Amino acid sequence: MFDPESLKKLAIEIVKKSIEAVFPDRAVKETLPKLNLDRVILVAVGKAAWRMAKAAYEVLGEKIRKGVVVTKYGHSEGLIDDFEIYEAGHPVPDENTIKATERVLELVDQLNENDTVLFLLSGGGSSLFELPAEGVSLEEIQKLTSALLKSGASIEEINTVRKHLSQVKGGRFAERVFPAKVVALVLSDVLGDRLDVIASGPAWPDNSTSEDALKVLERYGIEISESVKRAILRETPKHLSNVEIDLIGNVQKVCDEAKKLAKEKGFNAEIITTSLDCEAREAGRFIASIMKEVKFKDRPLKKPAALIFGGETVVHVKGNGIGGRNQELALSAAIALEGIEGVILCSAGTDGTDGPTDAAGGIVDGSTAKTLKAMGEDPYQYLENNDSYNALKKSGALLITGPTGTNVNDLIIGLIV
Ligand SMILES: Nc1ncnc2c1ncn2[C@@H]1O[C@H](COP(=O)(O)OP(=O)(O)O)[C@@H](O)[C@H]1O
Ligand SMILES: O=C(O)[C@@H](CO)OP(=O)(O)O
Ligand SMILES: [Mg+2]
Repeated sequence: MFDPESLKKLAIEIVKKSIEAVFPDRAVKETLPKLNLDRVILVAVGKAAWRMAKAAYEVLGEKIRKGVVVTKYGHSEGLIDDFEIYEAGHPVPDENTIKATERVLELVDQLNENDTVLFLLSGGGSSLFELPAEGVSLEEIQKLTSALLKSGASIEEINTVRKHLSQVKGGRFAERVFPAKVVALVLSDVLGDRLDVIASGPAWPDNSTSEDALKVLERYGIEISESVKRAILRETPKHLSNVEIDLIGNVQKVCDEAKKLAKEKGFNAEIITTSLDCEAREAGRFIASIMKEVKFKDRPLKKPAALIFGGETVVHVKGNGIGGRNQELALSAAIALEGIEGVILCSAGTDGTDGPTDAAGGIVDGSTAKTLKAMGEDPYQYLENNDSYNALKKSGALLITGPTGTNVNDLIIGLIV
């Protein structure tokens, strides 16, 4: 019923449509009218900031006194009224991060108890919204962030450190806004939707401590200077009285949509997990093993079947190749699925960019590893060198969408016919 090309097309269609279903526009437009807002200062931060701000403008119009948007390079789509729009570095902050954050702080410093900041927050915010703690330089933050990102530490662990080195993370932004109020809409790209972890929780009391942050650094063998240590020892706020938060989207929603779409196409579909969080290559191998069980034993689902996974894997980057966690997962699955017909696996970052590459992820089948081998290339070597981007590029298995304007973690779909 499905030739490899049409199966591939279908997988891509399900992934793209599921991502569209978690564009933040709809949720922002549904939620805002219930909040009775008047005369707000809008601050939008994160990879989905532009879309969230645009939707808020369409609902609130002149009720927004001033708007500032801070997003990743290439993630804004034009002017919104007279809003100030900044693009900055991600996943490592840069000078523009600081410039934009200083501008936001300058605005909120003028507010009083009658004012409200409408804070539209999405993942990516940790890198886009930052003013280093006293005694810490941007360079030190950059070095530490790069080391943590390659260490295999989880986002919770990484942000535990970031929160203790910042004037805006870990609830310190809300503290700075006080006595004005913060009304926040949050799009989650963190497993478990932890409000103190998403974008390092600028407007949520911090659940982590200075000691936790030091332990993370020790666990991953990352050395710090005396001034960084002094900053970490200054504790983040544990209580905030001026914040109201609504969660407007998460990985669960994108998985639900994928399941619905797969069922509509006649597949037996099941969400296996929405909290996949192990090493990417292990996840790829394990998912491939379940796909083989379906293929050859018709369990836990009968063919045609769609297995859906949501989450955020980690990568210990040891090689000097380029790639991302979705591409690495896909390459690892491709090796395990070699030669099998009627299977396809697509792994995608819902934000449209996976690691420091222009791909959203990978889409692989039984022919991917074979194609590489026929070219005289060894897929294992690419995996070993964390060079999934080049392996998938050579075998025509990259998924390219461009920035999507949303960000709810990673979606993985396996189709078996
Ligand atoms: N060569 C590589 N292969 C696989 N993963 C990589 C590579 N280089 C960086 N990464 C991973 O990419 C992550 C950042 O990817 P990104 O897609 O920007 O994350 P997020 O979508 O969560 O912001 C880093 O945490 C790092 O683990
Ligand atoms: O900003 C952050 O801290 C994380 C999690 O929210 O997002 P991203 O992984 O996209 O950088
Ligand atoms: Mg992330």
